[in-house]
Amino acid sequence: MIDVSCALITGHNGKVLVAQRSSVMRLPLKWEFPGGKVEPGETPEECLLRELAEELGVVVEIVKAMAPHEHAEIRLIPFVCVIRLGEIKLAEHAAFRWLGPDEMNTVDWAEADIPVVQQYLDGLKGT
Ligand SMILES: Nc1nc2c([nH]c(=O)n2[C@H]2C[C@H](O)[C@@H](COP(=O)(O)OP(=O)(O)OP(=O)(O)O)O2)c(=O)[nH]1
Repeated sequence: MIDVSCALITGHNGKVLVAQRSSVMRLPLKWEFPGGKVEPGETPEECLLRELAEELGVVVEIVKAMAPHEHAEIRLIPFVCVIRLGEIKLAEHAAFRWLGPDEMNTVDWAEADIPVVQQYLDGLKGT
């Protein structure tokens, strides 16, 4: 099983940042929550901070851990985050968008992310 940390970065009136994988990445042009593989000796949280600095050029604060989801060989470990420092500059992704809850279904998600999107939307209903 490969652990992959990913971020639901919230901001802009409760919207969430989603990023599109580039045409040269695996899962080309699919939309995902930014993040990446947890490296040996690293916690999922440390991984997330590293990946978001590398991929987006921002420092985030982790607000909350969500439940992990397994899909094929990937265990996706999602965290709700907010940006504390920097502005989004894409190093690897093709594009990013801020999506409100009612817009979450408008992008072509990587399959592993669909339960994470659902979990996020379910959590909003409870608040
Ligand atoms: N980061 C991220 N990866 C995801 C998501 N959903 C999903 O299926 N994946 C898959 C795509 C990749 O096979 C794997 C993460 O690899 P990656 O390419 O984004 O991360 P990385 O920078 O650590 O990878 P690498 O190039 O160093 O091998 O998980 C998601 O929401 N976020």
